[in-house]
Amino acid sequence: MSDSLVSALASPEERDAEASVRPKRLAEFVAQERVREQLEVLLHSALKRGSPPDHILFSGSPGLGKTTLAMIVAAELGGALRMTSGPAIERSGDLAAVLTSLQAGDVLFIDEIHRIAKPAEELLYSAMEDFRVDVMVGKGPGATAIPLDVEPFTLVGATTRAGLLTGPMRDRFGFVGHLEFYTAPELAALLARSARILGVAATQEGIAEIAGRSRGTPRIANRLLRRVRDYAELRADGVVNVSTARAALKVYDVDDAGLDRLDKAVLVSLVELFGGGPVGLSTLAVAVGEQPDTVEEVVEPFLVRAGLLARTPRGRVATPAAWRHLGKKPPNGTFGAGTAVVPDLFTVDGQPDT
Ligand SMILES: Nc1ncnc2c1ncn2[C@@H]1O[C@H](COP(=O)(O)OP(=O)(O)OP(=O)(O)O)[C@@H](O)[C@H]1O
Ligand SMILES: [Mg+2]
Repeated sequence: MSDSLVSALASPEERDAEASVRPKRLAEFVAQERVREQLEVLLHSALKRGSPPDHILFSGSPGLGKTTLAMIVAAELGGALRMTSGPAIERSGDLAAVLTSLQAGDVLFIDEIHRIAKPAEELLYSAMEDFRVDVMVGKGPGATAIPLDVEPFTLVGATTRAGLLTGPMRDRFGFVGHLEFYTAPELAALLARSARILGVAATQEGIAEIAGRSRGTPRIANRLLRRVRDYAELRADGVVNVSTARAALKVYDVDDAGLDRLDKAVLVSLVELFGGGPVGLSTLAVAVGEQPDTVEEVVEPFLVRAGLLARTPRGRVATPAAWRHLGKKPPNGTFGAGTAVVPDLFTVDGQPDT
């Protein structure tokens, strides 16, 4: 599912490649001015006071820089970084062990913090608020709680689903940084930096070509840069320019709006088979030979964000921009008001869907 070249998720093999271009300090972190400025004040005032800053939460879609910022927080504070993730903390005892082993000024990074188990979450509350945890010793009626001190530390949490965080959890973060998708010029600046670090010769136009197809996401931009570099090295003189970028991305099936083969298939079905919709999700999924979940969770979010597809109560609808993207003239009349050419009579689960 995440093997697409324009997936926002990182593949395991990608970790090393990402590490080499990851900014280490706040000043190197591209764009996100507001979050960067706020963080700068938060971290540097804490440094000046000589006490740890408030706990920090980063939220935003995959690949926008949450892990990068967590590492930057530790680097700016000069503290050691301990990394774990919500799903990795199965028992509260595991978390107690981590918390009580922290040294003053350490930064504890919990990725996917919305997936932390309930008992561990409650333990985390007291650690965050009072720098204290109650560790249970023994079982049954004889069990006793032993309070243990936790050194002053800073928790950095990251989540792609801020809405799934419990209220008490969210309230314990003194700073919440929400990362937005990047504009094409911002991605171009980011790519110019990556190219410099990777020692890749690139023209401004070549970089802009890649930036425009990267779906507002640094991870995708860096990945496309690596693929264009490969192509340029093998088939041309190694320079990333407009022609190598276009040729490479054609080979990799990434179109000029950053759509891959499946994204494109969904739009083409919607427009050519169903007259632009509205059509139900399951019907659309059958038409492209995919699971409805994949279409809904992997394909549609970007199409919706790009203004190419709308989800209406009566089904999926191609926007006028989608017609134009496919080189077709949008039909007259208000979009979404038409009747589906194929009504939602056949659905995967036999249920009419929306
Ligand atoms: N503002 C930025 N400037 C430069 N590079 C960036 C920036 N944001 C992200 N990157 C690069 O993009 C890649 C992905 O970033 P990162 O791993 O921090 O994303 P993430 O938000 O943690 O994603 P996930 O939700 O999948 O964990 C990294 O290689 C990082 O170097
Ligand atoms: Mg991450």
